[in-house]
Amino acid sequence: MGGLVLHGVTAGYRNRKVIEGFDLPPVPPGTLLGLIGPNAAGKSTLLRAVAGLGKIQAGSITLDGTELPALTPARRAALVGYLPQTLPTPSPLVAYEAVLSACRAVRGDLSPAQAESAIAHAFERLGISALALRRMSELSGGQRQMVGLAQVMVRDPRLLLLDEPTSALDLRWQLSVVEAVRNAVRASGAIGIIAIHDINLAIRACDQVAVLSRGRLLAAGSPGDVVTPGVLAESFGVEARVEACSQGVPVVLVDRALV
Ligand SMILES: Nc1ncnc2c1ncn2[C@@H]1O[C@H](COP(=O)(O)OP(=O)(O)OP(=O)(O)O)[C@@H](O)[C@H]1O
Repeated sequence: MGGLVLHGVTAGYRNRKVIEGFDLPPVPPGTLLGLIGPNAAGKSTLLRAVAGLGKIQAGSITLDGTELPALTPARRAALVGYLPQTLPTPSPLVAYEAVLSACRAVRGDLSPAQAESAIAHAFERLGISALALRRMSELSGGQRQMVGLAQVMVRDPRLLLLDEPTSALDLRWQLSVVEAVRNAVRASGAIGIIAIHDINLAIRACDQVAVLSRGRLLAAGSPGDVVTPGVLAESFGVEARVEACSQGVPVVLVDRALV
């Protein structure tokens, strides 16, 4: 079957199960999926499990019919790009070199000219070409976060797993970065999953949304269908309304925390 399918996935740490029997309806190629849910729901644990960081305890994860956990680390790294929650280190490398080394690690097949063009494309796509020759140690946290994303995108993976890729970004960059990822997955037929706390950004930029609560899938589907007052109350414990902005896009307004 094409796309990404998770069936009965159980994952966690040592003897602790965080995600249990997790099923995700098939995510088709070209889709950006927003993974939302409260703190400690298991979003990072799920992304790490799909990325192959730590063994899954049960279940299957297939990408275009290929069982991801069965792949060698090298093959998986070629297919799957993972951006952790932590920002890239403020090393003395310039941003271009940092992205080049990420590209070389996985795309050894590229000629120097092809690698150069892939790197330029990643910087342009994210709108950060002006950072290319700046040292990582001299960039702001948000700028480093964008370079980290360029390190994943330059690899052109079939599956991008991005753990809160906008946590250090201001309003404008949050939107432009998520839209850049969405445009990239649409153009290439890849699949993107972003764990994200900003529900309104997820509604606006993602094709699908999955709500994780206590390690289980509460709802999944189009943002308009999934993000409802009932789901927000059950997952986040808030009383919230879903209204429309001037552009007709649904917007969540939180009235109060439920006790
Ligand atoms: N290395 C670890 N060892 C043991 N337990 C962990 C580890 N990392 C996370 N956990 C636990 O797993 C559960 C899920 O954490 P996870 O980081 O996946 O949640 P999350 O949904 O990404 O949360 P947040 O929105 O706060 O980033 C939490 O109860 C957390 O304490």
